[in-house]
Amino acid sequence: MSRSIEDLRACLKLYLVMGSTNCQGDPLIVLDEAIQGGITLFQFREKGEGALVGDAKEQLARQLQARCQAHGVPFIVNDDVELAIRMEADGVHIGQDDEPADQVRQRLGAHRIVGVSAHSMAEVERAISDGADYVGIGPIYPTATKKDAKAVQGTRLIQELREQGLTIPLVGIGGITAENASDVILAGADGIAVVSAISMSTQVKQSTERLIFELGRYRGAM
Ligand SMILES: Cc1ncsc1CCOP(=O)(O)O
Ligand SMILES: C=C1C=NC(C)=NC1=N
Repeated sequence: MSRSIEDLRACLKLYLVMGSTNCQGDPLIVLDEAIQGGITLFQFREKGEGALVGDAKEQLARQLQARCQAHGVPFIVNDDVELAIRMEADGVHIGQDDEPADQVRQRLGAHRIVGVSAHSMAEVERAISDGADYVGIGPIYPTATKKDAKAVQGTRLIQELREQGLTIPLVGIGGITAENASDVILAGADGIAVVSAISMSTQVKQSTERLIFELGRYRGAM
């Protein structure tokens, strides 16, 4: 089904990005608890040292997708467009060195979600002109999760693009926790994307609920 822009904006509120290497325990249990805690969108991001590949990767993806489908949480695949097509995922998230969003959308289908990583105004504008549904901007704060993350940029770019009147749905990502989540929203993000604040928590449901609480504090303020 095709989503309105406002539906998509609501989906971006608390975006869990995770793979097997980001979890202390069983990724399926982490996802179950995060869904109970109120995540609004999930991205399967199986990358980095020790990441699963091939059938094992697809097996885990399908198990995670089943849990998302059981609770009405859209399921996004990071980078692997072929896998997203095979699984009929709700969308993909691609980086700057992947194919442009418009080409990916042609392969995936018009009504799927195509998200793009952006680190500069130029990359945001390119994503908009390529028809991306949302952009992921970061790293906002220092992060140990992505080894090759670009320079930490704070909320400057988010503020800048909103001041320029760009309304594309967007999430901040990188080092986001309950302590700084509201700053990202106040800067103009529609939501936050997190890995370790949820995936590495010893109390996944409670950590997720706390993030939802922090996100709710200022949303009406704008
Ligand atoms: C995938 C990605 N892209 C920019 S930072 C990052 C990792 C964010 O992980 P965490 O939320 O644990 O800082
Ligand atoms: C790098 C990324 C940036 N943003 C999002 C939402 N996901 C990613 N994997």
